[in-house]
Amino acid sequence: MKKFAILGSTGSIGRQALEVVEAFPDELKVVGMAGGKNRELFLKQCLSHKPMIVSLQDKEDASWLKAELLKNGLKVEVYYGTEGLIAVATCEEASTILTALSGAVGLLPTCAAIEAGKDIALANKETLVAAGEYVTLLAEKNNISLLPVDSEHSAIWQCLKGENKSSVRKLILTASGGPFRQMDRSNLEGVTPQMALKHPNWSMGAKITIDSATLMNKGLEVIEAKWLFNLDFDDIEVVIHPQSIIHSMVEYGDGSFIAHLGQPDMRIPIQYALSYPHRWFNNFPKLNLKSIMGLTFEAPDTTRFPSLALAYEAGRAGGTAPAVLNAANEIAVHTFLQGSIKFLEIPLVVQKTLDKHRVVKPSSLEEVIEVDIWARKEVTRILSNL
Ligand SMILES: NC(=O)C1=CN([C@@H]2O[C@H](COP(=O)(O)OP(=O)(O)OC[C@H]3O[C@@H](n4cnc5c(N)ncnc54)[C@H](OP(=O)(O)O)[C@@H]3O)[C@@H](O)[C@H]2O)C=CC1
Ligand SMILES: CC(=O)[C@@H](O)[C@H](O)COP(=O)(O)O
Ligand SMILES: [Mn+2]
Repeated sequence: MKKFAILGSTGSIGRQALEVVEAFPDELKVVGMAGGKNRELFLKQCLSHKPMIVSLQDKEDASWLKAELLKNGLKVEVYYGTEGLIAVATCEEASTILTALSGAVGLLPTCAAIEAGKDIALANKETLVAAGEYVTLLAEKNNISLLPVDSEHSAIWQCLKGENKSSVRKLILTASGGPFRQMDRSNLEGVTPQMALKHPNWSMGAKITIDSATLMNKGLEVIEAKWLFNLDFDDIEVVIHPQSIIHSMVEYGDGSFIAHLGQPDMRIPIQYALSYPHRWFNNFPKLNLKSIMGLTFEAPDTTRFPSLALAYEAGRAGGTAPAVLNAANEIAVHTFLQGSIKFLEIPLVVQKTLDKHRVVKPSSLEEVIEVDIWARKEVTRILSNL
């Protein structure tokens, strides 16, 4: 039985991971769980999965949770805040940590988990964007595996299986194109958070859904792929595939393309990361090939969606640039969701923040965190002057 912990159990990935556990009660056991502010759902999850160690974001919620768990006869170690995330990420009983927090808040607990020798089932792409070089070196040093959960990276991981890296010509990440794929620039001016939250194929948390609409999600995924598969940016391409049936592809030097197909259902890559190297039969809805009307592809338009180009630029600049890109984007997306800026202002303020930054090669994790804090302050200043 695999014993693992989830950081972000109340989110979209976290909830789907618990469904996978419920489908495989003899193979999987959640021993640790961390949630944010949704304490009611977190309590329900604790009562049904009975983890040994848990954490919530705030102290008051943690005290409430402890009392509720005791009322229900459960003795659980309860923590809160960053220390709580780290306590869950390093808990002795877990061999693997599923990182399903949204944003760079995942960086410290992920590094702590790696240092504690845990394998990482990685959904939290922002961690690799902000500190890809540091995290991959740390993983190598501690001899742990980074198991991709993001659907494109899980697909590529599977398409690379048994192949020689020297045979690879290119990784091809597919992107749905988001809800505004066919909208012209003048109409993009007026799109609302409500419109941007309607992803055509996936039901996900708010932040990643907005990133899909701007194509920043694909940009973050290009950087994530660079670190997971150790390839140059020139060898990582993005193609728009509106059906989200092909989750990504690998192009080999001999002209063969190996693609991964499946229903757009995150339980599949979550399960694979947890079952690897095995494949378990499940009863999740399967792809019905006969119902697919067609698989189409087009080039991304970086004039209407400049975030993708910004991410390539920051990735190629290297050093602290991707951490700045990510932090500025997190704040910009949050501000857009509050209704305080326009959709097209998201890439604009990210660009302005990057322009203000002098890229350095970070020598420590602390330096990456300092840059992340700087970028959040800088983009907030830029936003207040819009
Ligand atoms: N959703 C998807 O289908 C996919 C997601 N991903 C990636 O997976 C990650 C998670 O995405 P998703 O599940 O959609 O995000 P959600 O917003 O749905 O969930 C985020 C989770 O993190 C918790 N959280 C947020 N901030 C904190 C904090 N400061 N302290 C403790 N907990 C916190 C939230 O808690 P609470 O809700 O209780 O406040 C919630 O459990 C992201 O990096 C995303 O890019 C990748 C591929 C697909
Ligand atoms: C499910 C998943 O992995 C998401 O990252 C998804 O790919 C988002 O869709 P886009 O292709 O629209 O960014
Ligand atoms: Mn993805």
